[in-house]
Amino acid sequence: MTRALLSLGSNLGDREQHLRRAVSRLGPGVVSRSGIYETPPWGDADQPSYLNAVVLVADPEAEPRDWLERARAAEAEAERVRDPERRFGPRTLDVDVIAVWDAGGRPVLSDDPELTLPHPRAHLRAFVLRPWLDIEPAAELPGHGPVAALLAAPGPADDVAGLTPRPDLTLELSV
Ligand SMILES: Nc1ncnc2c1ncn2[C@@H]1O[C@H](COP(=O)(O)OP(=O)(O)OP(=O)(O)O)[C@@H](O)[C@H]1O
Ligand SMILES: Nc1nc2c(c(=O)[nH]1)N=C(CO)CN2
Repeated sequence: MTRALLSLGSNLGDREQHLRRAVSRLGPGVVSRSGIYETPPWGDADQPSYLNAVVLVADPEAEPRDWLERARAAEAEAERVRDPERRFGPRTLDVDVIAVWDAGGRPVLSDDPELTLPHPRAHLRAFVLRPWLDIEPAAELPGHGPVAALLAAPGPADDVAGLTPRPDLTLELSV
């Protein structure tokens, strides 16, 4: 049994549809979904703005590695193309595993480059932390403390004002 927080991002094609299809693909394991935000590109400014959201997922059968495989499968379905020249470049769909907890609610920690937990850049990204706070106001990012405090600290705090809620969009309906 594991629970995980996954972040979803898209800045190419029908962005809302990419996010919704990813949620649909994750299926009944999705226990909670955030609202959708329009967010300025992070890490590589020369690209369109993103839609971002997060989902909490749980599965009695899933090992931590299964969440990475499910994330990759969703990206493949969106025909994501990797550009080795642009580490943080544009994409139809990005699904990152932000954190995983075991059956006892303990965070899973990993320094494996294939699956680093928690995600090594999550604490710097308002586009992950802000939607997470929506669905879990008392959330803590393992090793970094309360998400609300992280959002108030320099780094994410510099970006959070650039996030625009998109209440006209939703992850709620599957396709
Ligand atoms: N927590 C994690 N979630 C997703 N991928 C991870 C994680 N930890 C390590 N990786 C590895 O990172 C590699 C690059 O992933 P990806 O191409 O999605 O990165 P990116 O989205 O461009 O950058 P970022 O990870 O900063 O969002 C993948 O091969 C994956 O195995
Ligand atoms: N706003 C925003 N910027 C990004 C995003 C993302 O999901 N949202 N994903 C990236 C991939 O590493 C790089 N930059």
